[in-house]
Amino acid sequence: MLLLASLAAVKLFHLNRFHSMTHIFSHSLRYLLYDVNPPEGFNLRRDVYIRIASLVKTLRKEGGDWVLVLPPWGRLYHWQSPNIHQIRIPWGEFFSLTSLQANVPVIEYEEFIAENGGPFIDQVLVLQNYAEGWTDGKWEEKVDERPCIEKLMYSKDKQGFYRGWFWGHEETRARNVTCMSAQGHASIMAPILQKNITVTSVMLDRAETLLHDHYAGKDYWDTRRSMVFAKHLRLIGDSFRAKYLNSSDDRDHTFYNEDWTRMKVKLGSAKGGPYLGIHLRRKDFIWGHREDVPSLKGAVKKIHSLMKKHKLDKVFVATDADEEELKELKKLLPDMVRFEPSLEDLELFKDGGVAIIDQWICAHARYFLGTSVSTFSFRIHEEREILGFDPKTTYNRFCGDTEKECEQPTHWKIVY
Ligand SMILES: C[C@@H]1O[C@H](OP(=O)(O)OP(=O)(O)OC[C@H]2O[C@@H](n3cnc4c(=O)[nH]c(N)nc43)[C@H](O)[C@@H]2O)[C@@H](O)[C@H](O)[C@@H]1O
Repeated sequence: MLLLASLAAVKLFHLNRFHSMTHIFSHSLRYLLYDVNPPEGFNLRRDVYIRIASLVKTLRKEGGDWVLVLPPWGRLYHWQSPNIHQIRIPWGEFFSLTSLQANVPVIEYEEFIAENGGPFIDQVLVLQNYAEGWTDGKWEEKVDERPCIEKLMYSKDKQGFYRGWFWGHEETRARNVTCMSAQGHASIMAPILQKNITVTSVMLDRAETLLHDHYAGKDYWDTRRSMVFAKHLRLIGDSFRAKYLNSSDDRDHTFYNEDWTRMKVKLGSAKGGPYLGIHLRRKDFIWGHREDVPSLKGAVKKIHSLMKKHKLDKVFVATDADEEELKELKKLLPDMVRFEPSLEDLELFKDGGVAIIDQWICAHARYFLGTSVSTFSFRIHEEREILGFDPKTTYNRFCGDTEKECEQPTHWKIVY
């Protein structure tokens, strides 16, 4: 396992170097960085990446030589495994950089520092809504420089530069920080970035404020398809499927091509492994006592009925349940299969990698059932759509025990 991970790291390093060399001589090169509201989780952040990649595409179409700097992963509220180092994680640990680069030019943050000649970001734009809300109740696209509404998460140092979180890179400083009220699609930022701002590196903070340019359109799917999981994580997931779930690509008709630009599978052609895939989101989803999330008993009842209906005798469960709930779940569902990383695995893959392995295994199940409005489940839907599953086997969710109208997730059909 270690060997695999280090091989991937070496490959990545070379790719990165090659990529930098192609840019080092370009004079007009500009860097777009971004960050997201701290409490947001991994899979919502993956969604924000799609919005920003779309903005970079727009900027490049208009002639700007922009590169997207990948915000290092870390300090996520949900990544609570103790005693492991979980900040400043490069994207290459979770995703295939070559795949991302086949969609839009991206570089890791460390590489930005090297190319940029130091850990300085010229301009941070903190995005916020409009203090006055929608004028006359009408929604219109707009963006303006405005006084900051919330207290700034940046403070000036003695030299007059701004300190901030900057993904745990303590040495990083911003030369300037201002707030902008923005309401609209990601590309509304394009004119500001091309015309109003002339500096080389710009960071959009609170980037989740921007909406998708075209949710679930071709561009969305291109970027989504380019977010190929890192190979070592896929391999771990595959060998787990083979060992515990009797599942292999050949038998399950789950064709996969490393090169996402060549991956086009007919919906309905994937059969999936002989198991039920479950994503059971707990923690903050139950603390709010939401009515669309089931009790453990309710969830297990549904699992049993689905196993019977689909004639499956194995169930794989991905969950963020805490110790106490896990104990109860194990009692109620003693035969469930879970990916339980050893301490060594956890150190290697981190909570983010384990989440990806869970998602990869769920994505290969004959039938999948997720949790209402969880972006973790949504990303599994998309993965299954890419793999070519019949939508009926994918867009399903648990209902709350007393939920009256249990609307099922929308099928966002893949566009090539
Ligand atoms: C209430 C909202 O919930 C949103 O969560 P939601 O969409 O489910 O999905 P995520 O944005 O991924 O956040 C949930 C995080 O919890 C962990 N997690 C949840 N389920 C599993 C699982 O089955 N296996 C593993 N290994 N890890 C899991 C994982 O770290 C994941 O990134 C957040 O993004 C928002 O910021 C906000 O907190």
